[in-house]
Amino acid sequence: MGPILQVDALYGGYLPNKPVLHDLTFSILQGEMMGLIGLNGAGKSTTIKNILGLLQPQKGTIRINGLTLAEQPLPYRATYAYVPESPELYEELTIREHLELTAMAYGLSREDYLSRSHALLEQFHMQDKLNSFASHLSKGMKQKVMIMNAFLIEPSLYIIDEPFLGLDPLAIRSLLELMVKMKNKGASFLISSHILSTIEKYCDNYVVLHRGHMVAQGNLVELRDQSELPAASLDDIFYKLVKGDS
Ligand SMILES: Nc1ncnc2c1ncn2[C@@H]1O[C@H](COP(=O)(O)OP(=O)(O)OP(=O)(O)O)[C@@H](O)[C@H]1O
Repeated sequence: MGPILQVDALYGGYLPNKPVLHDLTFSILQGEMMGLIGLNGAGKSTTIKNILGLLQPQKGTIRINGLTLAEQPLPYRATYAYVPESPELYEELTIREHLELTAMAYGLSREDYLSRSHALLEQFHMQDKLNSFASHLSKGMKQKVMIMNAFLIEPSLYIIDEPFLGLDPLAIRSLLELMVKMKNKGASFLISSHILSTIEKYCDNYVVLHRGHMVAQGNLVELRDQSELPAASLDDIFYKLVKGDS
């Protein structure tokens, strides 16, 4: 089986002839969790926008299950769920309506919808908010709704931008447990995060971006080799890779 996500020689950005991303190449296999790390402005969100199809690659290709967005827009988009850094909800819809809308859009059976949404609401301690409007929720609760919507459809690929931001410690734990559960069932993850001590415990591989360039990639052992820091933590490796040049 080929990679679920393949990024090849990607150049991308916001202005023609002024790429923010320079020659990114990496792939994510089935059941793999990839950490995308870099300083503010390194290009993590721009990479994600290219993968989602919100930005067009200026050069290079992005394939999900071997297909580009232009070749097969529907299967391409149906493969992933995306959780943005800041929650984006319909203010005038309730949590229940958000979940039902997602279930309908992705063709979930009523049975799957009911059992999965019940489990998710319990996991994130949101049962008593089911009929609350999004506009009446706290920021962390809104983030939980985004997360529940993503996990409801059980996609093959989860793309999560700063997953831990704004969540309370219980919710962070629930999210991590859920990620591990889905990974064990074969799902893949692309996680962009600054919380290196947490992602070090969960990710299999990393892409380190610096000023739009990939300065290292691989698992922790390979990153230790590449940075010549045997036994170092991800935090120490990262610091060495980007220090003095930020
Ligand atoms: N909408 C935009 N228009 C023009 N330039 C942008 C836009 N968004 C981001 N950039 C630029 O692209 C570069 C990469 O930004 P990006 O948002 O991808 O960084 P990031 O790694 O996600 O950072 P952070 O950790 O702060 O979220 C930065 O130089 C930024 O100024």
